[in-house]
Amino acid sequence: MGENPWQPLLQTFEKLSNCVQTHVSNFIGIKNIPRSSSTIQNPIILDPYPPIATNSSSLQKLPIKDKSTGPVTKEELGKATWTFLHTLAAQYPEKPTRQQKKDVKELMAILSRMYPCRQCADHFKDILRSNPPQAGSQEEFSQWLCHVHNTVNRSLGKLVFPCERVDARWGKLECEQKSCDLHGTSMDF
Ligand SMILES: Cc1cc2nc3c(=O)[nH]c(=O)nc-3n(C[C@H](O)[C@H](O)[C@H](O)COP(=O)(O)OP(=O)(O)OC[C@H]3O[C@@H](n4cnc5c(N)ncnc54)[C@H](O)[C@@H]3O)c2cc1C
Repeated sequence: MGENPWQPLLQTFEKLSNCVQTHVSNFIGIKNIPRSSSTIQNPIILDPYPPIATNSSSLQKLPIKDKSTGPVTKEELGKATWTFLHTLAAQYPEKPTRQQKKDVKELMAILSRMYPCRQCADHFKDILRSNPPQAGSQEEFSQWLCHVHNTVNRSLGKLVFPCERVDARWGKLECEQKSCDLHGTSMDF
């Protein structure tokens, strides 16, 4: 019988897959992955999760939890939320629509009810009562936000931020061709 016409193609494919395996195993630090001469064995399964412990002794052997995963602290949550809010304010339109102004007020009201730190949410509700959201323009909203953030800062004994520097601190997102900008309108509908 003649030679299998697919043989050269299969050999090329095997060489290619061996090459990929070598590079991947070097990359993730696994050495000497066994290979077969004719078939691919031991496919690499990347499992980022450690096995679940089934008894107390194996629990003790679990690696120390990576701080970048798992529940966040009140401070981390606060920082992330302020980052979101100040970035939103920096991108807020110069001439927001009526809907956008309404959305800002609703967002703040929802934060004061649903912010996942009860004490902070209640505190923020009090702050909003004496400082209703001002969102008639980009500058008005970012200055108002800076002011309420400073109110929280003061109550926590933190330094007050100079609000004339809020644009320099936060600014707009770096997106090509203004593709991240929120669009307002010159008409107030
Ligand atoms: C709505 C809300 C209510 C909160 N209430 C409470 C509370 O009652 N009790 C509590 O313990 N924590 C509260 N927090 C969390 C708290 O405000 C801080 O986020 C947290 O303590 C971490 O502080 P930080 O020093 O890392 O900086 P953050 O206050 O988180 O600020 C982050 C960064 O923003 C910049 N910044 C600071 N002030 C201003 C400002 N006025 N304007 C613009 N930029 C500024 C600074 O560069 C700073 O590094 C609240 C957070 C939010 C979002």
